[in-house]
Amino acid sequence: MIKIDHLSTSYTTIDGPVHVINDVDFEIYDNEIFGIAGESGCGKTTLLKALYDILDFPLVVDSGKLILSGEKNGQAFSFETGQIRNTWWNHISYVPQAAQSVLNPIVPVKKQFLDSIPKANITKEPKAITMKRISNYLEELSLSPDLLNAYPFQLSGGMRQRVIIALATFMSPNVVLADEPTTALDVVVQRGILMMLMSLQKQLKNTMVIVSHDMGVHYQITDRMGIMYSGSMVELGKTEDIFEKPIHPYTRMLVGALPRVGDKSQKTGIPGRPPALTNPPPGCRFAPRCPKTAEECKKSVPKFREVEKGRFAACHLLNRGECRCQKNYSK
Ligand SMILES: Nc1ncnc2c1ncn2[C@@H]1O[C@H](COP(=O)(O)OP(=O)(O)OP(=O)(O)O)[C@@H](O)[C@H]1O
Repeated sequence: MIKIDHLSTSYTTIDGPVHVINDVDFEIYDNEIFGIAGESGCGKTTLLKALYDILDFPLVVDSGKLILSGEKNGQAFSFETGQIRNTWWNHISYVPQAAQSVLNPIVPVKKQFLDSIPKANITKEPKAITMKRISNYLEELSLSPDLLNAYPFQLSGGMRQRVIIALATFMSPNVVLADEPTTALDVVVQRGILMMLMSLQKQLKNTMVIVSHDMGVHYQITDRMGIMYSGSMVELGKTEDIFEKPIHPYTRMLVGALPRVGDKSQKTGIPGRPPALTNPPPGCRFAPRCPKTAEECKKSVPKFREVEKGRFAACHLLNRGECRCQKNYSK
C-alpha cells in the first residue's frame, strides 16, 4: 500500500517556490490498478516522482510524507519518503514518461537488464543463471529472448516500451509506477501495452499506478482513479463510479467531453485554461471555469473529503447537494 499523507511539494525557482502538489491525501491499495488523470501541467508526473522518491532539487517536500508498506516473500516492509529510493526495483519501480527514450540506444538490452538488478540480488547467483531467468521472463511476456542482444535503436517504439516494462517488473516489485505508458504509440501498439500491463498485474498481484491524460486508458484498465486539477486531487473513487456518476464539476466536464457510441451530440471542451500554478486564484482553483461557481467557491478552498464509502471529492457544491450527475457512461 502507498499512503500519501497530506503531501505538499514545490519546485524551487528563481521567482520563488511553485507549489505543485497541495495537501494531497489518499491511499493506493495492494493488488489494484490505480489511475491518475488530469490536464497537462496539473502535477501528475510530479506526484509520481514523489511516489518514487525522486525528491531532488528543485523539487522539495513542503509538508507531509509518503509511506510504502506491504509484504514481499513473507517479509513485511515499510519505507517512508527518503527511504523509498533504497528499495527501487525491489519493492517499487518506475516506467518514466517517454520511456522509449530512456534506454541507452548504444548499450545492448542485455547489459541494461543486468545493470537494473540491484547488486545484492545479482551477486547471489551466477550470471548464467540470471541470464536464463531474464530470457525465461521475456518469454513469459511473449517477447523473444533474442531482444537481449539487440541495441535499443534497432527496436520499434512499442518494442522499447515493452522492454522497459519487462525491466521494471523483472524483480516482481510490489508497486509499478507508469507515466503515460501509451503516449506516442499508435492505437494498435497502445492496446498491446495496456493488455501487457493488465496481465502483468494479474500475474504479479501487485499494485500499478498509471498516469495518463487519456481517460480512455483509465476506463480500460484502472480499478480506481483520482482526478487531479491544478496540483490537487479533486475526485477519487472506483473508475466505473467516476465515469457513471462523476461528482466534481471538473470530472463531469471531462467525462461529458468523451465521445460515446451512438451519441451524435456535439462535444464541447472545457472552456478556459487551468490557472498558473505561480498565481492560483484564492478558493477553489476550478471556480473560474466552473459553471456552478458560488461566492463561497471564490473565497475558500474546498476540503477533499469522503462523500460516500470509498468516494472522495473536493467541492463546495457537495454541501448544497448539487454535485450529482445522471448516469451517463457505463463500463
Ligand atoms: N523542474 C521544474 N521547475 C519548475 N517547475 C516545474 C518543474 N517541473 C515541472 N514544473 C511545473 O510543475 C507543473 C506540473 O508539472 P507535471 O509535469 O507534474 O504535470 P503533468 O500533469 O504531469 O503534465 P503532463 O501531462 O504535461 O506531463 C507544471 O506547471 C510544470 O511547469
